[in-house]
Amino acid sequence: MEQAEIGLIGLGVMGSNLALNIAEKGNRIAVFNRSPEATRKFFAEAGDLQKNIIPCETLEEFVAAIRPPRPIIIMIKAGDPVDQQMELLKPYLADNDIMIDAGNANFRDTMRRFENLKDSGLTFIGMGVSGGEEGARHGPSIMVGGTEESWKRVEKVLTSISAKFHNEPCVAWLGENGAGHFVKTIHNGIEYADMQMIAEIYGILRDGLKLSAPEIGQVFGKWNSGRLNSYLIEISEKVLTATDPISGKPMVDVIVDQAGQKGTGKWSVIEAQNMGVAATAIEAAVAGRILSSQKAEREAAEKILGLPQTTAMPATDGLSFLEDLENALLAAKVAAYAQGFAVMAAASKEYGWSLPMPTIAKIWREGCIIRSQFLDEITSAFTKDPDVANLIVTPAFAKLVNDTDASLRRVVSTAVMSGLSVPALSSALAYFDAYRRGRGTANLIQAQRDFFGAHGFDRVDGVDKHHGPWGSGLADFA
Ligand SMILES: NC(=O)C1=CN([C@@H]2O[C@H](COP(=O)(O)OP(=O)(O)OC[C@H]3O[C@@H](n4cnc5c(N)ncnc54)[C@H](OP(=O)(O)O)[C@@H]3O)[C@@H](O)[C@H]2O)C=CC1
Ligand SMILES: O=C(CO)[C@H](O)[C@H](O)COP(=O)(O)O
Repeated sequence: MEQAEIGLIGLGVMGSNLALNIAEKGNRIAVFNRSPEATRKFFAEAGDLQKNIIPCETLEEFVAAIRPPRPIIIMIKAGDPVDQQMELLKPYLADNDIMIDAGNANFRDTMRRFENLKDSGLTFIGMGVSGGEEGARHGPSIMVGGTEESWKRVEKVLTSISAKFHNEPCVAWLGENGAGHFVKTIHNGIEYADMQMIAEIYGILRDGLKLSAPEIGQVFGKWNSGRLNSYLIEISEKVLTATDPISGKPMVDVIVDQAGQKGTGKWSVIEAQNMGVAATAIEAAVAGRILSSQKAEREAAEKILGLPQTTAMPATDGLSFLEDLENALLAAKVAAYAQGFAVMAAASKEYGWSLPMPTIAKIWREGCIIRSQFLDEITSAFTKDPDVANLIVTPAFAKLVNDTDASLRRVVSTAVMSGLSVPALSSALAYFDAYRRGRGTANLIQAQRDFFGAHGFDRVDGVDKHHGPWGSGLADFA
């Protein structure tokens, strides 16, 4: 039997769809899953694509079915399972075979796996894949990390299966070792912020303006034809206009308000903080999910404290307030993306990756969960100035911020006065307000630090005196 060009382990949601995508693009693929029933079911349902698929029930059979040097995609639960699977696979592999971890790995695990395989003769690629079930099946965005040589060996097949934006493939080699998984992690951090901001706007429409779910869906549907055009707004409309077949109510109204999370948002925040980058919108989104999960505590607190004592939602001309909400969401998105890209710029220096910002924006324009028209604008901004300190000071985004931040300010203050929690929107506003102010208030913090800990400070006039006259001789002003 003709050998496969590539193998894939893990026929769950992502792996099975990725395998069908690979087979559909004319690549012969061998597949394996820990539980063989999944392999049998997958093959039985593969239809015409069966001709390009070799289903295998043992690792030995699986490896033998692939033409060396073998590229093998591992698309399974992230974390320890990947280490276990790699250990089980290794004895069957030969020099130059490539193990490609395509799950949502923590880039630190990816770096460790690279280190462990160094000098083993085997090659490793850490690859972020975004697009969910549908993207995996018809074209995901793919973020590759590893040696350039190993990328060259998988470039053709990955290009064939990736999403295309105006014929440009949404796949790229982003740098050595953990680069691909780092970029995927930040993609997800931005995804968290985007989703939290949309949910906050939904909250204002639902609890402030008292619109029904289908009415809110229509608002999002309208916005999807404007500058907010994006996959997340598109699916929000679909979700909000769906009806629960059991109760006949809007589907979203019967879903418990507790959001899950698997780690990538948290890792984004941890890495941002480790490198001293303010990623406040992403932090707010992760904290928002944590608070959402504390449902029993929130319900108990509502009984004790009651809902906030507030002024009613200010009477606004409905149309202009809706325009404010649309602009506010756009403005807040700028902060989230600016922060995400700033984290990647810092990581690029820290880990010596030379992450290509215009390319990252480019490959996020199609296929991935945060795909949007907005990312095309970000691509243009970074193409003109790839080394800019912050997206928000590029001419296009400075204009966008100046055109929309008054709306964001009105929306945040209205929400605050109405007792509606908008942590991501308000953090975005606070970020702009802090970032654009040349003289802030940290002079007082420096004075306090010097007072209690003799930590010293710099003076605005450059005079070489680094302690204050705080008295008691604790800090030396001499
Ligand atoms: N779902 C999504 O939208 C996206 C998911 N990802 C990432 O892709 C990866 C796969 O996710 P997804 O397809 O959703 O997950 P699923 O839960 O659908 O599938 C999990 C797969 O992992 C396998 N698996 C679990 N534990 C082990 C183990 N110890 N050894 C070997 N195989 C194991 C399962 O095999 P078995 O059938 O035997 O249980 C199954 O094939 C994850 O890293 C996820 O974070 C990335 C992008 C999007
Ligand atoms: O990577 C993804 C999308 O890009 C996955 O769907 C991931 O599971 C999303 O993260 P979380 O489960 O933490 O919401």
